Amino acid sequence: MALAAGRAMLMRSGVRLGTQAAARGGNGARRFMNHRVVVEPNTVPGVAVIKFKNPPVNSLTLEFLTEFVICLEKLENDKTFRGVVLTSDCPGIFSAGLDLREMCGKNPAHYAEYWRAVQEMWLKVYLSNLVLVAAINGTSPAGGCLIALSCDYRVLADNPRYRMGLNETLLGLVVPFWFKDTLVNTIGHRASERALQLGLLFPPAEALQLGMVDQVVPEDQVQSTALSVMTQWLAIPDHVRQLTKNMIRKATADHLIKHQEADIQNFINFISRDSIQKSLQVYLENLKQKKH
Ligand SMILES: CC/C=C\C/C=C\CCC/C=C/CC(=O)SCCNC(=O)CCNC(=O)[C@H](O)C(C)(C)COP(=O)(O)OP(=O)(O)OC[C@H]1O[C@@H](n2cnc3c(N)ncnc32)[C@H](O)[C@@H]1OP(=O)(O)O
Repeated sequence: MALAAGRAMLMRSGVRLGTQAAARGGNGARRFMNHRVVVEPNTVPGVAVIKFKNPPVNSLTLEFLTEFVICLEKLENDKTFRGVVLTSDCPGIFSAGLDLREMCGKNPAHYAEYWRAVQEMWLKVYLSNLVLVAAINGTSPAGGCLIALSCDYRVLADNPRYRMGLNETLLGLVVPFWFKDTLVNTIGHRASERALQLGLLFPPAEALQLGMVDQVVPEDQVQSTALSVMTQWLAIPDHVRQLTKNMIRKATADHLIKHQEADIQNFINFISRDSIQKSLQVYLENLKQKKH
């Protein structure tokens, strides 16, 4: 169902599924390539590595979200895969979060389509039957952080330039309740109150101390650590682990599922306000200015 919706979304946004290519890597492994998401089976049996490849900053465009959901769905349906490592192909950036241009200067129909895609991506990641380990090899604000928080385990590169957190208030935005729930479930209520209101972005040592990530390791060991953690998780039989995960996460996901249409309407109303549009434009302009 989500796959069909995703395909329709891709068609609407002009992305041709026929451009997906399959090739053999050096180790003979099959390697699926989309435009923006690369899926590589790994040396660890049953484990794939998804690399975000939406340069320059892996922002979560509609096309990216659609490809990502389709990739995860394919892996879930392929019984040879039990676990996935999520990482980035863009140096120094895991994901810059939601694509600000998708939320700026567009019409309500576009905002509705975009927000549904963000919701569907989160539900797919948060409730995945697969073991998901985030190998966070770069900065990951807002929506990028949400993806990592929705995985089962997080390994972050020990680079003081990398920051992680939900910084929505710094953009003049209110964090959606399900982003907030995901953070609260990870770092607790009090730490979330402070982090969310101040829009804090944490360097690795602080992210580890807060429990926002599970491990901080040297940058060149992020993926190998994620793969060895995966081995530990895969030692548990899938059905008991999946039932346990579902038991823990279901209430949080159901909260959004129950209010999905209202959440879309709230998003449209909020993002369409002149004041919010101005804030986003100023924020984008500031990103440009900092280069000069
Ligand atoms: C009542 C309320 C009800 C409902 C609430 C509803 C909705 C509100 C909530 C919406 C939720 C939003 C969550 C989000 O994810 S918002 C996005 C947050 N992301 C950020 O703040 C990151 C911004 N980017 C950066 O800080 C830096 O770019 C970064 C550190 C990632 C990388 O820095 P670097 O110096 O390497 O690159 P830049 O030169 O800055 O960027 C390169 C180009 O990429 C563009 N860019 C960057 N980030 C984004 C983005 N998120 N979306 C789109 N484009 C982005 C940047 O402008 C540069 O473009 P050019 O100048 O080259 O054209």
